[in-house]
Parts: sequence; C-alpha cells; structure tokens
Amino acid sequence: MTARLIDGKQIAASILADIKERIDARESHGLRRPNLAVILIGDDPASAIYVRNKTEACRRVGIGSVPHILKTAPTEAELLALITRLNEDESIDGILLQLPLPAPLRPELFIEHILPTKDVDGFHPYNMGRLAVRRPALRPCTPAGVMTLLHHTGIPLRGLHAVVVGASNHVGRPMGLELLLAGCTVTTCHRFTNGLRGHVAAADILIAAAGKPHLIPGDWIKEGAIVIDIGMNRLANGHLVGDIDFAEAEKRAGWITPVPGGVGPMTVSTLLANTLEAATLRSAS
Ligand SMILES: NC(=O)C1=CN([C@@H]2O[C@H](COP(=O)(O)OP(=O)(O)OC[C@H]3O[C@@H](n4cnc5c(N)ncnc54)[C@H](OP(=O)(O)O)[C@@H]3O)[C@@H](O)[C@H]2O)C=CC1
Ligand SMILES: Nc1nc(=O)c2c([nH]1)NC[C@@H]1CN(c3ccc(C(=O)N[C@@H](CCC(=O)O)C(=O)O)cc3)C=[N+]21
Ligand SMILES: [Mg+2]
Repeated sequence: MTARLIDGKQIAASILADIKERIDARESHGLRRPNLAVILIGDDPASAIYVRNKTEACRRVGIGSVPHILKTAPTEAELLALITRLNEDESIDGILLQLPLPAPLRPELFIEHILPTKDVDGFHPYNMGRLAVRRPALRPCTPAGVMTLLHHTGIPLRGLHAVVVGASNHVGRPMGLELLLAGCTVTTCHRFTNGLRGHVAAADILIAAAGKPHLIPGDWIKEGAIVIDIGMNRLANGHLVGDIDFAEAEKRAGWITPVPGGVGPMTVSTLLANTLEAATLRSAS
C-alpha cells in the first residue's frame, strides 16, 4: 500500500480564501480589518519560520499584523506592561506571544496575563479549560488544525484508537483532548512511556509531536493507519523533517502528512481563523 498524502498546504489555502471572503464582507459592512499583535523575543528557528509564514498569510487575507520584535530580552515587568497595553488597545483583536521565551522568563506568567478573548493561541488556562469541558472557545491552533486534516480524509473518527506521541501543554496534551472530543480512544505517550513501539503499532491514528527527528521508524506503523507528523526538526544539512521516518511510513500508512506542507500551514490558517473569530466576538459585544 502507498499512503494517500494529506495536503495541508492546499487545505490551508482554501481556509485562507474563506477567511479573506469573510473579512471582505465585514469591510463592506463598515467593520475594520482584524489586527494580530505578535511578540517575538530571541531567535528560536521554528518561531522564525512561523512568524514569516503567518505575516505573509495575514497580508493575503487582509489581517493587520502588528509585530513587536524585541532584540534584547525584556524584564518580567516590561513584558507584562507590553501585554497590558495590547490587552487595553481596542484596535488589537489577537495577541500571540511566540514561544519558547528566553530564560529566565516563565511562559505561564505571561500567557495568563493575555486577555482570554485575545488569546488566539488558545493557550490561556481559560481556553484550555473550555476545551477540556467540551465548550471550546479559542482552540490551540496546531491540534485544531490537525482535526481539520483528519476530517478531510472523510474517515469517521469515532472509536478509532488515536496515539499521540508528546504531551506538551501546547501541542500534545490539547491534541489528546481534541481527539477525545471527537470520540477516539486516546493514548498519550511521553518521555516516561515504556514500550513506545507497542503503542505506535496499535494506532489507527498516529500523531507525532515530540520534536525528535527519526523517533518513529516507518515499520512500527500499523498497515492503513492515518499518520500525522507535527514535528518540525531542522537537520544539520538544513533539511526540515518531522518525527516520523516518512519514506518508510508512506509504504504502510493509509494516509500521511508531509513535512513541510502538512500540519505547519494548518497552524497558520487556524491562527488566522481564531483572529477573525476574536474580532467577530469583539465587534458583536
Ligand atoms: N507544525 C506545527 O505547526 C508545529 C510544530 N511544532 C513542533 O512539534 C514538536 C513538538 O513541539 P512541543 O510540543 O512544543 O515540544 P516540547 O519539547 O514542548 O514537548 C515535546 C513532548 O514530547 C515528549 N517527548 C520527548 N522525547 C520523547 C521520546 N523520546 N518519546 C516520547 N515522548 C517524547 C516530551 O515528553 P515530556 O512531557 O515527558 O517532556 C514532551 O511531552 C516540535 O518539533 C515543534 O517544533 C510545534 C508547534 C507547531
Ligand atoms: N506561541 C506560539 N504558538 C505557536 O503556535 C508556535 C510558537 N509559539 N512557537 C513556534 C512553534 C512552531 N510553529 C510553527 C507553525 C507553522 C509552521 C509552518 O508554517 N511550517 C510550514 C513551512 C515550513 C517552511 O516554510 O520551511 C510547513 O510545515 O510546511 C512552522 C512552525 C508554531 N509555533
Ligand atoms: Mg515547546
């Protein structure tokens, strides 16, 4: 069997086209375009890719992108003050604080300072809690984007065994919640999991989000499984690869996402959808 490719780039493009139409329709009703503030501190390579791609996507759909690029790390008080200012700024609909932050800044402190209604990352405990009780508000972008990819296969998800490798606050854990809400039986693996191979082999849906290149050899994968690779790893030769050995996995999987061109573009399109959603809720209130 050769897997069918799940084309995240194309699915994301159609979502962006839809967002653009809705923003144009708002404008014809006299509503201003949505504005997204992005705070970038330091030089994390994955953040740099994300900032570049979302700035371009914002331009395409007509969302205003308001960068705050800090060359030197702010103090805790300075960063809190910047977020307060953006919280109070009526022209700002969404605030995204790029992670990771340079040490010693603690991300939780700042994430919890962002107004939940402007938290387009969906990382504030309010938004994470809403997801956990099945009343989602602003949802974490990467897991929500993965759900869109899964729905695009047309395969009913209820009852499938989903295995998530990685349990971080912002990716793996909310990914497990999304799958649970969709009716999957969910296993979440992490650093202390024994027998990773056995869990992977049992997965109807495999989601990799560990950030470890080549963590999952293709021959572990169950025949016909849906395989989603969230991992984004830059190799010494400059190539971008996921956590799964794609060439081998493709021979066994039923469906598979490429890296790049799979989950990454979905994170961007979901972020913009969240920003429009935040703007819509603001103009309604
Ligand atoms: N495509 C996209 O849109 C996005 C891609 N990413 C990428 O996804 C990956 C994960 O990101 P993020 O969640 O922030 O990373 P973190 O480093 O915060 O979390 C990684 C998780 O994987 C677990 N893990 C690490 N090594 C292993 C292992 N050998 N076996 C099993 N589990 C392991 C960790 O376990 P423990 O909890 O025990 O530490 C942790 O739960 C990265 O490559 C990142 O660049 C991230 C966001 C968006
Ligand atoms: N607060 C916060 N929220 C995040 O969601 C967040 C973050 N911080 N820090 C960094 C990680 C990483 N991340 C990416 C999203 C999209 C691509 C992306 O667009 N990838 C494309 C393009 C690759 C390329 O251009 O080379 C692809 O996979 O096809 C990459 C990386 C979001 N993250
Ligand atoms: Mg992380």
